[in-house]
Amino acid sequence: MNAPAVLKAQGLVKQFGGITATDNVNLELRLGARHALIGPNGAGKTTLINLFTGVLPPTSGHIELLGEDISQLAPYLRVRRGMVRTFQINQLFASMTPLQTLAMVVSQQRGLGGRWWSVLGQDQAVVERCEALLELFRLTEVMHQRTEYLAYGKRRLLEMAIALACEPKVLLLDEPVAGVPAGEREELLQTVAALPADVSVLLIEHDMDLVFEFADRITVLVNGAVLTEGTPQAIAADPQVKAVYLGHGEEVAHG
Ligand SMILES: Nc1ncnc2c1ncn2[C@@H]1O[C@H](COP(=O)(O)OP(=O)(O)OP(=O)(O)O)[C@@H](O)[C@H]1O
Repeated sequence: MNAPAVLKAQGLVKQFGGITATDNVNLELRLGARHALIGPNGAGKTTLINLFTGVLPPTSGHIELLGEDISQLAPYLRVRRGMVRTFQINQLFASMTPLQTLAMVVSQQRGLGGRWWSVLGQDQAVVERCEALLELFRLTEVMHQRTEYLAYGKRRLLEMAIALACEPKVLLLDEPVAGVPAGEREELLQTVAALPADVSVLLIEHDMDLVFEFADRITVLVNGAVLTEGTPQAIAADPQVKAVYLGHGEEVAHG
C-alpha cells in the first residue's frame, strides 16, 4: 500500500496578471518520499514552492500539510507545523560560525529563544543535537570558522543543517548543488543521500544526475501544469518528457 500523503496540492492555481504560473496542480508528497520536481526554465517550480511555503497566496486551490488545510496559514506557522525549505541564495549569518548558527536555531526550536549563547555549553541536549547535525552535514572540522570564510559547498551544507535543525517533517530542497564547484559536489550528493529517512523530501533541481540518483518519484512541470508524474524509469522513458527537454536544450540522459 502507498504511504500516506504528508503534503498535498489540490487544484492549485497562481496567476500573475495574464500569466498562469501554476495551472491546476495536483501533487502528493508521500511519507518518507524522495520526490523530485523538474521542469524547464519558467515551468513554475519556484512559484509552486512559494505557494507551498506561503510566501505567495494561491489564486485558487488548496494545500494540505499532514492532513490539515494550511492554504491560509502564515509562512512561519507552516515551518512550525513541520514544512521547511532551503534557499537557492545564501541567507546565512556571515560573522557567525556553523556551531553558533546551529546552536541558535536549535535553541530557538526548543523554546530557549535568543539565549543560545548562554545555553551553548550548558544545555547538554542542545550541544548533542548541534554535534549530530555538524557530523551529519560534514561541518565538524569547520564548526569554529566564520561562515563568510567557508567554502561554497560547506555553506550549502550549513543551509541544509539549519533546515534540519528546525526538525522538519517535510523538507523542500531547492537546488542543493547549484553553483557548487565540481570538487565539492560529491560531499553534497552524499549528504543529500544520507538525509534522515523519516523526513519526506521534495527536491527542486535542474541537475538530472542528482535527480535520478536521488528520486523515487518525479513530477514534471511544464508551463505551470503537471505534464506527467512517475518513477524515474518511467519519466526517463517518456517521449513527452524527452521532447520537452530536448526542446529546451537539456537532456534526460537516463533510462
Ligand atoms: N512575481 C511574478 N510576477 C509575474 N510573473 C511571474 C512572477 N513570478 C513568476 N512569474 C512567471 O511565472 C512563470 C513561472 O516562473 P517560475 O520562476 O516559477 O519558474 P521556474 O520553473 O522556477 O523557473 P526557473 O527554473 O528558471 O527558476 C514564468 O513565466 C515567470 O515569468
